[in-house]
Amino acid sequence: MDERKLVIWGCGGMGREVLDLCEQLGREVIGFLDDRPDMRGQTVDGVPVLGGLADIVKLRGDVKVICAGVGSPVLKKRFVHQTKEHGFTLAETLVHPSVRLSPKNRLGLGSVICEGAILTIHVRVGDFVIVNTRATLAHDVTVADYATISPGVNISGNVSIGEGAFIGTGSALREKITVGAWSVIGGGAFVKDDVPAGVLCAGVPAVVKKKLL
Ligand SMILES: CC(=O)SCCNC(=O)CCNC(=O)[C@H](O)C(C)(C)COP(=O)(O)OP(=O)(O)OC[C@H]1O[C@@H](n2cnc3c(N)ncnc32)[C@H](O)[C@@H]1OP(=O)(O)O
Repeated sequence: MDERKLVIWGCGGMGREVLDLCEQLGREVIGFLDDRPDMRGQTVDGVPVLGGLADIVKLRGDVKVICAGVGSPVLKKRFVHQTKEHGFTLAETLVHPSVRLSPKNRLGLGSVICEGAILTIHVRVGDFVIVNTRATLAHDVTVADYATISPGVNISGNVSIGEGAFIGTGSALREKITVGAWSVIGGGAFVKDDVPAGVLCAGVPAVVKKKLL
């Protein structure tokens, strides 16, 4: 296995949790990436903020880049684009040791599966997805690229989550529904019907609150 050192895009709460995950996996993280000039040179949880990719071009062959260090699907996509543009290597998917992975499941590239997540069978997770702590993905769930599944979300069987969708903390999704691309599900929602692309949907039962795109 390629055990190259890692850098993490984003040094906020999610980035720091991903750092902790890397440490639990025995992987060395040599820095955070953050474009904000005021962050460069700071230390976060004992790890330096290196600046943007342009500041670490000398390390291009030596490190792999984690783009799922932020919860925002839009930011994740931007970081992936920048990482490829600068010729850096993307990190593989990181799975917390507590997570049992059935060989019947498929995981893409560059995703993060956090502590206590449950993925049952025939679950397909795309690239640069976050499955946060204690989220449950039941049989035949599909999660497309860049989606973020927040802590404690329960996704029932045969649900399809579109690209870049953000599923808010503690929400529950009924079986066989589809959440459209780049939609947001508010925290605590119960989603019983299909959600179109590019909307905010919230409440119990969840209803469309506004268009986002
Ligand atoms: C480890 C970690 O910390 S991971 C972080 C996980 N974080 C989350 O899951 C955050 C979830 N966030 C939310 O639920 C937020 O409320 C958001 C993102 C949906 C708010 O989005 P915004 O675009 O700011 O929505 P806004 O505040 O304009 O609300 C629009 C409408 O939706 C309603 N609404 C917003 N969120 C919710 C919600 N969770 N439940 C019910 N209604 C909601 C508002 O009351 C408002 O209703 P109205 O038009 O009838 O007055």
